[in-house]
Amino acid sequence: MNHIPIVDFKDCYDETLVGYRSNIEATGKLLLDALSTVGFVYLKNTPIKSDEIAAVNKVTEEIFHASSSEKNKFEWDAKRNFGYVSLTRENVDPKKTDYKEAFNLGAEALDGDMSLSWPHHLSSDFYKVMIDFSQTCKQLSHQVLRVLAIGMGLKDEDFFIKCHSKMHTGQNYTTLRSLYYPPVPKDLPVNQTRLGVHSDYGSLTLLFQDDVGGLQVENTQNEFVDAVPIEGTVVVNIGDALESWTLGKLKSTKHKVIIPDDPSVRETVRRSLVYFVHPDHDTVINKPLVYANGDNAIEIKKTQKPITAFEHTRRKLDASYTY
Ligand SMILES: O=C(O)CCC(=O)C(=O)O
Ligand SMILES: [Fe+2]
Repeated sequence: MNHIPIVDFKDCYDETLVGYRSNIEATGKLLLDALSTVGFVYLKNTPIKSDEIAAVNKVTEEIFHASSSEKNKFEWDAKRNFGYVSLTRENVDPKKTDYKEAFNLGAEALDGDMSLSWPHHLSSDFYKVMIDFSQTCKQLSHQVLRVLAIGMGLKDEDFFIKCHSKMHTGQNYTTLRSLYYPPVPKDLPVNQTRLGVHSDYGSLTLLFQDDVGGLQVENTQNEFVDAVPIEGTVVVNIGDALESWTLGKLKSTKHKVIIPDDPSVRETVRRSLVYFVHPDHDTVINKPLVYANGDNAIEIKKTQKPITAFEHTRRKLDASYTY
């Protein structure tokens, strides 16, 4: 049985609905239950439509299907976190090499910066489709953060949203990335995998996987269990920043994408889309949160150096890319 709960997000948007308040309180508790145990949840009935995801997959496919020399003209720029990440360039687990390609859109790209080198001639709709989709993801992530804050009983229900108010600007690391896992060659070296074991770095992640499978999530017995694709759902998981911020109450769970044994699946391309939500750069993420019931309202210890979201993520990114 799948150990990742499914939570229904319907009626979590329209404040004029009868019962809206009690509904988001109940949904918040379910989210908290899932994210403080498994660290992952499937959200169903979100406003994200399958045709939006199909549109993103189409424009990104136009890029991934281009020749290597064309793609490398848009080679990933570390400073801007923008561009094409070639096979094995980024390795999230230092013991393994990731057999995947990606296209990252960091802050400046999500801010619509036209001066970046956009691959217009490979995909004329890429710019618009990606930016529109990131806006949809931003809205969903804000609503998840709000409902979660309500479930957690934070004194200020909008606290998380306030700490994510600079998404898609240079003051925040939020990133949209499209992943392309090519067919796996028969002679792939054993130290290569689709995506190595890792936890995400930010506050939370929205993940849209296709129906190929391969994502595995660690359970409480330290076993990796399939997170099977469920049509129409968005996978949401907690990242390291939010785990640290909540003093470990929310779990940043390890996960990976395996290379399947089944030869027909190995020959199939796997696609996923990942929206990594990060707190604003200046957010101190080792400072306890303030709860409505007064729990945990202790100040950061005088000896403990405040860590900002910026410092935390910079360290993680520096460790995972070959510059
Ligand atoms: O491709 C996937 O399903 C997982 C992607 C992921 O975990 C990541 O990019 O951090
Ligand atoms: Fe991840």
